[in-house]
Amino acid sequence: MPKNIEPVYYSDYLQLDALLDAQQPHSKKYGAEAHDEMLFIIVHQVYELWFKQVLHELRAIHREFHEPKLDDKALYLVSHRLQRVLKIQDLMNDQVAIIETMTPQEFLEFRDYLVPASGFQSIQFKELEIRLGLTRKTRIAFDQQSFYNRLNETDRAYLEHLEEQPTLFDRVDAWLARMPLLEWQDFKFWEMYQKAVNQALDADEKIIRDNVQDEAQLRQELEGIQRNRDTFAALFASESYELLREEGAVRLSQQAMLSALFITQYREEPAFNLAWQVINAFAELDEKLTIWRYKHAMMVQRMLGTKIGTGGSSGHDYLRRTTEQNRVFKDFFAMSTYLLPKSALPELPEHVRQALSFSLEMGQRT
Ligand code: HEM
Ligand SMILES: N[C@@H](CC(=O)c1ccccc1NC=O)C(=O)O
Repeated sequence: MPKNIEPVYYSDYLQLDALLDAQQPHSKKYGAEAHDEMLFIIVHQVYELWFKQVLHELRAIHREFHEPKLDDKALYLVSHRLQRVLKIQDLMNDQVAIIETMTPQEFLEFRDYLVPASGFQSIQFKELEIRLGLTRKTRIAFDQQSFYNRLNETDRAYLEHLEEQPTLFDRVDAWLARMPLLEWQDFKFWEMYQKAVNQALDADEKIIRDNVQDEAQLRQELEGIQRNRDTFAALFASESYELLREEGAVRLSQQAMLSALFITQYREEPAFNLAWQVINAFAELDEKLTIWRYKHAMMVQRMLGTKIGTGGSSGHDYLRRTTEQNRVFKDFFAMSTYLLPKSALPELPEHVRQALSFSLEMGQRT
């Protein structure tokens, strides 16, 4: 790193003149300044700064996933950066409580001056959604067009261009799908797993048959087992899996789902540790974003009741629905459907176990 030759002054370095001159309450232009508008502006600005940092991390992660191969060093960096994003999300979620110190009545003192602006026009938030993998198809109906109609030309063009690029979801799917150890010499993970699933379900069925006396209850419980068998069967049969995908029940490709499952079931194998952490971090990211949506929606209900939003949506009702629909990594949650307890899992064949293990102390594969 070259040495700096000029002395640096705190406020110049941080450009505080620009930053601290950027809070201009609109209520002041129309008469008496509404006291709480300052808080409203600052809270939004802080969010936008954190969005900027999160995007900075996600763009870097995106670039790593773009590489044809992701080695352990790159995977470590991805995991490390995702951990930072998760911490920022915690802060963003806690910060909702600060805007909630403003009462609905205090908000109404300046709300009319905001029309027709709204969070729909937060380009950074929309970039975050799009970059992660929210598509027009997966958004809730109102949002497919709506927020685009409220943007200026430049912003709309920017987001539309972004929508055409591969998303983080696409890249994660491709990374998982190309996982080499899913099939290793004569070993095929899905054959082994399918056998274990059938054994587990047979054992469940036996317990039911041996213990349930009542005819109606027996029939009901056996139907439950059959439903589980069907769910699992879809995982192993390409055609049924594709049907699930078309219905929108799953989004990950079959190969990616199987890899994610393999990694999750055997995450203590050294070669899988980092990959599992990355999968888990994406699930957490999705969960924390959903929590933010929910907290924001609750706060909006408190502020507005059933009033429509300045951006033209139904307000609270629209925002509540985004918590269910606008999810990106939901498959990592749905994957739990297919999990078996450790005790029901077979030992991996020796040559596969060896391929997955390495020892720091020995400096070589064990
Ligand atoms: C008094 C406080 C707030 C109220 C009453 C409020 C209300 C709303 C409403 C009603 C919408 C739906 C769009 C519309 O029809 O207007 C919305 C969207 C949004 N708001 Fe807020 N909001 C508040 C604070 C915040 C804060 C502090 C942020 C932080 C950046 C934020 C970010 C967003 C975003 C990103 C959206 C778009 C969400 C999506 O499309 O899924 N809002 N807000
Ligand atoms: N949509 C809100 C207004 C609002 O919250 C807002 C207005 C301008 C800039 C940012 C906003 N914050 C988030 O939606 C409302 O309907 O009251």
